[in-house]
Amino acid sequence: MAPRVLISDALSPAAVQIFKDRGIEVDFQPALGKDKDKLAEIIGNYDGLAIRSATKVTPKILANATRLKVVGRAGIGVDNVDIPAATAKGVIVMNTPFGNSITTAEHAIAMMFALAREIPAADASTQAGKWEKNRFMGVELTAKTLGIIGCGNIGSIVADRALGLKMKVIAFDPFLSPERALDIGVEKVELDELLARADIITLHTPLTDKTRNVLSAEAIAKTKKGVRIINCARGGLVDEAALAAALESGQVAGAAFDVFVTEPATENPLFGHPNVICTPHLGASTTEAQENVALQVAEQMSDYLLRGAISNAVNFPSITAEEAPKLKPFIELAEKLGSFAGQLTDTDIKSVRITYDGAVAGLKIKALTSAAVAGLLRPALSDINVVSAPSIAKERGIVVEETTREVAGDYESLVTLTVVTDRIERSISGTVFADGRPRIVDIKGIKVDAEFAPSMIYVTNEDKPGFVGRFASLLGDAGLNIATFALGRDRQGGDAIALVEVDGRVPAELLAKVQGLPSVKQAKPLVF
Ligand SMILES: NC(=O)C1=CN([C@@H]2O[C@H](COP(=O)(O)OP(=O)(O)OC[C@H]3O[C@@H](n4cnc5c(N)ncnc54)[C@H](O)[C@@H]3O)[C@@H](O)[C@H]2O)C=CC1
Ligand SMILES: O=C(O)C(=O)COP(=O)(O)O
Repeated sequence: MAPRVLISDALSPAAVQIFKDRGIEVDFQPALGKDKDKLAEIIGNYDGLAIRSATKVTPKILANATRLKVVGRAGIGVDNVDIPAATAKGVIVMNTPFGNSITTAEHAIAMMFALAREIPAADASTQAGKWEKNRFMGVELTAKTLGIIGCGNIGSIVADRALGLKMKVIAFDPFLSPERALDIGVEKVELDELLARADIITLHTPLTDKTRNVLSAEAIAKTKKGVRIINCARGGLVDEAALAAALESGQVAGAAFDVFVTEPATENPLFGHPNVICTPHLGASTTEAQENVALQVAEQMSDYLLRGAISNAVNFPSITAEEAPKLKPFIELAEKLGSFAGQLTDTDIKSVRITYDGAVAGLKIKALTSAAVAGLLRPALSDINVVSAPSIAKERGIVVEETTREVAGDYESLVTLTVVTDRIERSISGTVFADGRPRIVDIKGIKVDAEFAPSMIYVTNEDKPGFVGRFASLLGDAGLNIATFALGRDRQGGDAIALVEVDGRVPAELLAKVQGLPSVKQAKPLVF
């Protein structure tokens, strides 16, 4: 069945065409994002959801999203998506981190000119027939200091344009390296210094707990008198009420805002102040940017839904379309090795170590590790999946370690999973043969060769004559057919294991009888 995608925001129709061309069914409902009840009602019918900023992907929406595999944000900010809730549900969240950055930087520069020359007010006055030539006295931007808070993709494009305008550019960004600052021609400063020196401040950070109200009343009080403030990033970075008061007092000479604490902003503390310029979240709204982000998000979502390729996901490592088919059998192997270990482990897991030997070490092992952890924890937490596994393991204090060794041993690729609890340390290894099927090749240091089957019995016993015959008779008496039988031992008369595929569920009474056989130490049913 073709995957189905819902577009619930005003994306460029270019996205619709891409989905159709790729064979994906698409519903284009550009106003739906504003109707959360309707969205909650129908989201269960879709594998993918493509959005901009109007759609809020809340836990309630996700709870109804029974088929959803991916949310694609045609744009940058994903603060309208509850990422932990999506991750817990195994929903990949991807954005288009560059498609609208030039356009948004240009909007910030446009806002800067508009503020410096009061263009909107001058326009309104002139068109009202007033010709107030003496009312509007602007400021020149050349040689002024622009303070950029958040110098990432957009911030550095703004810096580049401002340097072209012969401005001095200073930036506050804890993650901006001195080398990068030098490279883009900005002076890296601390926030207080930026506040004290900047003639114009422009914000370009995401909205996080750290950046919320980065321009608080206290910060605004530290600015140069007559500063102008531009926010084309996110509402909430500036304390709107404090800014309104500072505009009133003259501490701030003007403000240009594209984004607001509450959107759509139909009322706001900034509205109505002289030299306040507002646009309705238009930063990304150019034909070019909208085309870019729509095409990109549709391609990314299609690649994921059709080929398992992941790019620009904020909650999962990237996997290219070329890597996806190579990874697939190893994801299955890792998940099944994890599941094997998880079904044998009754006590709290302290840590899990996964070693990748040979060719597999060159693949995206992060994805494999997530799959192994998902398999391992699934017997205890049925809802866990490859996307949510790392964060769930972390929450539970399980240490996950990965080791890679590119040199191949007996197998071209070998994955070994070791689980450590208070009582035991248990390792199991597997590989993928040329037929693409995962195999178990080693359990606790004992060599075996078995495939994973829907229903299996795992037995550990002392290597003594008679076990196989007695075991087979018990199963025969119970009417349970043996499909395959794999045996292994560490040495003659030592520890032995049997991994047996059976045609049907293993009844508890039968298991108890197997457990009661002489020389049997442990018998466990396994399902894959
Ligand atoms: N108005 C609009 O329509 C648009 C708004 N945006 C918004 O612009 C913002 C920036 O986007 P990009 O430049 O692409 O993101 P980015 O991730 O490339 O850059 C963000 C920068 O902020 C810095 N940062 C993080 N925490 C900080 C802190 N506590 N203090 C100072 N700096 C901090 C990061 O180190 C990074 O360099 C985002 O919030 C995005 O949602 C993006 C596109 C359109
Ligand atoms: O890309 C972003 O972060 C934006 O804020 C753009 O928002 P929009 O897609 O125009 O609703």
